[in-house]
Amino acid sequence: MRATEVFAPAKINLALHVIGQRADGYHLLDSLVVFAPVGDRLVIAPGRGLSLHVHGPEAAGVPADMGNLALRAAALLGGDAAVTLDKRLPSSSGIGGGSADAAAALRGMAALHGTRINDMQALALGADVPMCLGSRPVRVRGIGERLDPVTLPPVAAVLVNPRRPVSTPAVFKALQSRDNPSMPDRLPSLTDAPGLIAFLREMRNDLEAPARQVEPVINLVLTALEAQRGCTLARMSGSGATCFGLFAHEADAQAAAQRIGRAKPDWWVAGGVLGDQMQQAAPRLSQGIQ
Ligand SMILES: C[C@@](CO)(OP(=O)(O)O)[C@H](O)COP(=O)(O)OP(=O)(O)OC[C@H]1O[C@@H](n2ccc(N)nc2=O)[C@H](O)[C@@H]1O
Ligand SMILES: Nc1ncnc2c1ncn2[C@@H]1O[C@H](COP(=O)(O)OP(=O)(O)O)[C@@H](O)[C@H]1O
Repeated sequence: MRATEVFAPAKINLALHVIGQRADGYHLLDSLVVFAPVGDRLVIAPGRGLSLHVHGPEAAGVPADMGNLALRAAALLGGDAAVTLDKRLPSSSGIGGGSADAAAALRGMAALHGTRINDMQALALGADVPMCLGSRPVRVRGIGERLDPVTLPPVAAVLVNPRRPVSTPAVFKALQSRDNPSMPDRLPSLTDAPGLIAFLREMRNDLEAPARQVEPVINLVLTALEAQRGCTLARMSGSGATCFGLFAHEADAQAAAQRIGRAKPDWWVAGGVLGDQMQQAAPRLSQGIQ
């Protein structure tokens, strides 16, 4: 058996409407989700027992024990494996790094041992894990279990995180209203980036206001993105603090990422085209390495 490398792309909530709350406290969501070309990388190799090694630029503070979602995911599918996680996404940042790692570990373990992934197993690891399993544009409802694939045009973006972790439960707790309007039942046909951006302008992230209260530096991040030439929409992803700016032209997005990176060397900044990351991830799944 050979090792498998799996890409764990960042999840971006282009819109995130909180439309209700279940009796167990979990919130009902209506969210439009895409994936970014930046992410963590896992190598799943045959091994004795189950082990995890975490390294990379964002590894500090990330648990390397059963607190790590990648290891929990691998354990859930059973079988031995040596998992190596190259951590590139900042933690607790609203782009689902831990969930993406869990989904990637499930895919890698399935490839290594020929096991099948069960959707309920994915959901048990976290509300974001089922959507990360596909890593394709999707409308997400329920608490994260109802997934409807959508066709969206690729759109250039800059992602900015101020390197302040934000607690998802703290942001949900600070939410003022839990019964906000959903997105339209039928999404319009969105065929180009300007059309997608115009539609998103009418949508919301209902967690943005409470997150700005919990972590006011998010205001600075949004202001920095809005000031960039060609940025037509700036919004927060998930429960924050990562925000994204959308651009009609990729060159403007690249220039903006460089400018913000120079002005704020302590912030995490990434640029790229949002959309379907499975096309890039799929070849890696079948590509055995050393
Ligand atoms: C808000 C979102 C939007 O995509 O993203 P992130 O900010 O985490 O990236 C997700 O719903 C987060 O999913 P995930 O981070 O997997 O959440 P979980 O581990 O299942 O739950 C963490 C905590 O968030 C709250 N929670 C989460 C999901 C949900 N639909 N309702 C909630 O109230 C609960 O307090 C829960 O205890
Ligand atoms: N593989 C992982 N990468 C990052 N954080 C992880 C991982 N596994 C578990 N965690 C824990 O999960 C929590 C949320 O992290 P993360 O998934 O990055 O948040 P978010 O979904 O807001 O981006 C953190 O407290 C972190 O310690």
